[in-house]
Amino acid sequence: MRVPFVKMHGLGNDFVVLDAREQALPTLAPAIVRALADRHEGIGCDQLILLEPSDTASAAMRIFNRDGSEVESCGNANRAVGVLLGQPARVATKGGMVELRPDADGIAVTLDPPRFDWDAIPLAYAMDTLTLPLGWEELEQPAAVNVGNPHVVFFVEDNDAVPLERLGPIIETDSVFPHKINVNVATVEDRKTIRLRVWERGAGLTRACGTGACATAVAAMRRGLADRAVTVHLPGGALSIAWREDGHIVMTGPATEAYRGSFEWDDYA
Ligand SMILES: N[C@@H](CCC[C@H](N)C(=O)O)C(=O)O
Repeated sequence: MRVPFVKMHGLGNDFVVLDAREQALPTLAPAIVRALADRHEGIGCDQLILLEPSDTASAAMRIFNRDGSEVESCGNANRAVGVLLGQPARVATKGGMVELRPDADGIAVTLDPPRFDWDAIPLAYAMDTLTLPLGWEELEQPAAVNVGNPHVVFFVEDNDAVPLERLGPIIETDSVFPHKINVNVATVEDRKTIRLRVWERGAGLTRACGTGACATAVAAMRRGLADRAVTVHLPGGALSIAWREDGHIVMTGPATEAYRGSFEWDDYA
């Protein structure tokens, strides 16, 4: 069976998007996801995105990290799907319902309110999620936020100086995070500007992480370090993040279709 795909980017965080809204696909086993995510011959990605029909939304969106794990949420892929759908839409994810709206700066994505209870992150045992009493070498006392998926956010003097490729996987897989964790290191430049690098659970260092930007902005606001609307600068570009008074987060930024292709399912099954 020949399967078409669309290659998309959200600030350099890249996706292979499969569309099963009209025609179902066989099960995406972890080994197939890993093979499709492996970068070779015009295919490969940080996350594989599967669109399916939904009774309650324009589409259901399933998200698979490049290691094969299925996860709840992906901010940059939300915007990529917004570009593909091309009109205001509601998309159902395992992390909640997201609203997508094209606007002058790309796609505006409205996410459900973030969660801060320790068992909603989830953490292995009760602690204050605004300041976890934990540390890994120079990275200490992160905030924890669930924005559909789980994040810790470390605020540091200079996030470029943090050896994230070494500490990221150690923190991601620490047993205090029973579902593993996305690891954000952020530097607050001023009340409206944050610099961010992210070690993504199941994907490693990426050029940008939309949910990481949302989690970081909300953590900075909760700590009184930032206003309710900020620009988050990632290696791949900038996102605008607003935390509305009604609790919803709005992330706005670009996404791009790179190219379309197809692959033979049996070559990966
Ligand atoms: N790149 C994403 C996040 C993808 C999922 C994440 N790695 C997880 O495991 O939760 C984004 O833009 O938010």
